[in-house]
Amino acid sequence: MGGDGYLPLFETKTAKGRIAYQLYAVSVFVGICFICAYRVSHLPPTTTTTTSQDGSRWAWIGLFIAELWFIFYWFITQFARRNPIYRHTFKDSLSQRYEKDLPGVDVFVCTADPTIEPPIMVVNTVLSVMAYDYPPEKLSVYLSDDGGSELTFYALLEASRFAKHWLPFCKKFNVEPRSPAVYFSPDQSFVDDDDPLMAKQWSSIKNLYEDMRSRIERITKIGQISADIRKEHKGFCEWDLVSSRHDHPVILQILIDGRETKGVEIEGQLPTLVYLSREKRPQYHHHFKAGAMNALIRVSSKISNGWIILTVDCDMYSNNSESVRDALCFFMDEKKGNEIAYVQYPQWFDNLTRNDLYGNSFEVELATMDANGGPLYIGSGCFHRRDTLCGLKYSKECRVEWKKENHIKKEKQNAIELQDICKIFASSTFEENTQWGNEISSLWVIPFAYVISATNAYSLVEFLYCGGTLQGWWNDQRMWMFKRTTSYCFAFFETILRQLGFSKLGFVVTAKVADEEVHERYLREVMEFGTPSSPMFTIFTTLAMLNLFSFVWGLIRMVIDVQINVLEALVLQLVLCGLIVLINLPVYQGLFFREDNGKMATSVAYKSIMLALLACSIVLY
Ligand SMILES: O=c1ccn([C@@H]2O[C@H](COP(=O)(O)OP(=O)(O)O[C@H]3O[C@H](CO)[C@@H](O)[C@H](O)[C@H]3O)[C@@H](O)[C@H]2O)c(=O)[nH]1
Ligand SMILES: [Mn+2]
Repeated sequence: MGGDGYLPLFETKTAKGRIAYQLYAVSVFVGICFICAYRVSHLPPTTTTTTSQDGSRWAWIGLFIAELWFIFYWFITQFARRNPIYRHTFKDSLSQRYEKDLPGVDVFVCTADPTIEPPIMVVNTVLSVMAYDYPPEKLSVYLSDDGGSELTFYALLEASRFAKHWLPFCKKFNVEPRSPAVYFSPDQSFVDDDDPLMAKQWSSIKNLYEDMRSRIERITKIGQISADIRKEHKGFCEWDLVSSRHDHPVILQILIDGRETKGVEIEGQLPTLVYLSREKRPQYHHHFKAGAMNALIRVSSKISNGWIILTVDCDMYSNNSESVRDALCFFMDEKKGNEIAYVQYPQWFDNLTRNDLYGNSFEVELATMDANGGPLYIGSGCFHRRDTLCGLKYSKECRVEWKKENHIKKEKQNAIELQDICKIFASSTFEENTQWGNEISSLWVIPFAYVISATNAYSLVEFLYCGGTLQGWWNDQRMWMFKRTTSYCFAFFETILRQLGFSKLGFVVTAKVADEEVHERYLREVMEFGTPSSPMFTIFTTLAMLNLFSFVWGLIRMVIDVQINVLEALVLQLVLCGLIVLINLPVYQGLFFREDNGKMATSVAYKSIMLALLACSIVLY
């Protein structure tokens, strides 16, 4: 406690064992110094007599470079290891001081595709945040559906009904975690057998959940909503105007109006629950999750205008019903609150393998970044102050006046009127001529364009000046490309291997006799591929195929996804890719359109097509 009687809402503790870590770091540093001293003082001398000694000198330098790289990396990582800190909140103090004046909190859950993000998973996430230990009239949950799917809408409708049972159950028995799928999963048993009342309710709620789950899963599997179900909610009519997920008007449905549920049919109140699928039009770029967030910020500002915004990916349920209160301890701390724009929770993964195959844990890094100004914004599980998202600039004097700003929205309009009013905020044109548009993938394009055009123009002029033709220059470029990606590359490694003594110089004599046919093709300027004698053919053919696939894929995306801004972003890549395809025309001819003996061998054709397809599928999946 300070002299002014101020009791903080959170405290900061440095990690234990810091001295031990510092000692360890110093010892490694001393070791590094010795390594450097050894490498410099024992460098093998230059000599003109034997090549093998020269080789060892180069190997020595190579090793030293690798070690320097490690040292550099080690220094950098010290910033993410050296000084972790941990925060502890005082939720009781928060309650005592502010329970009646807690601010509004808006939760945004994002989903984008009912096939790869199953609606049952999405609604479990939604239910876990609806069930927060927080006054329901101050909590609003928004589901943004970029998939524009009525299957997801149907699942949310089911969840809104199930919430009437789930939320009171959670609160009455203080259950954790509040994602029903996890709570009822077979490998966890949360039921308290000593409490017969709970055991009874547990089974009845579990049955309700299982029923809901099987309905949602069945309908997701069928892939469409039957006429009977459509009659259950007028919201389904919105899909009459949907032509595809890339082309539809705003769909906005307030499924639960938190202002109205008081005392109706259930114990206690429910938070507001909103379904939003922002407008999508092929001509306008939607900016993926970021675009969805912007639409949500605007729409929610009219409906609930929560002072705090939590964003959650649809596959990340909340595993602690008190996280809102924890976050508020930071924002509402009277002294330090104004220094905090967002509170990022770490992400925990449920189904990690015993040895964490994919390295999903970054516990220490986040805590150290916190000590160095704050952790990165990871995306999911982050609480933001709305005003900082809307452009508020930090200043020391600027105290948090959340009480003043924290008027819980009491719009006069009813839910239906609000739905109509808010649609404009989720339209595809709302952000037109704003910074999104001006920023575009910028002036930095100039150096790239300059270097590409200047070097090519120079080589063309040089070529013509030496008596060449335009076509000759073009052919020359092709040969340069083949050489750079194959023979020069081989030569580079060959030289290194030879220096290290792993390879001996060889010489392949080129055939000097050419048959009539070959000669005739040569005169017609038709390239000779013939029998494959070197992996060189496979390499440049694979590259040619890879470019062809990418080019075709880019074109298809442009046609299907016709979005002017996407087009802008893709245009440069497409031009470059197209040029490479153009320069490779003789390769495609040799692969697919020639019958003579000089065409590309079938084995090379198969190999390179397979390799290119493999590369594409690795990138895509
Ligand atoms: O057009 C889109 C595309 C994606 N999403 C949603 O965005 C979220 C994140 O997408 P995902 O494909 O799951 O991204 P990941 O790479 O798995 O997630 C990382 O990147 C996300 C975006 O920055 C962060 O939110 C996460 O915390 C971080 O783990 C999901 O809920 C999607 O439904 C949309 O709403 N609209
Ligand atoms: Mn994800």
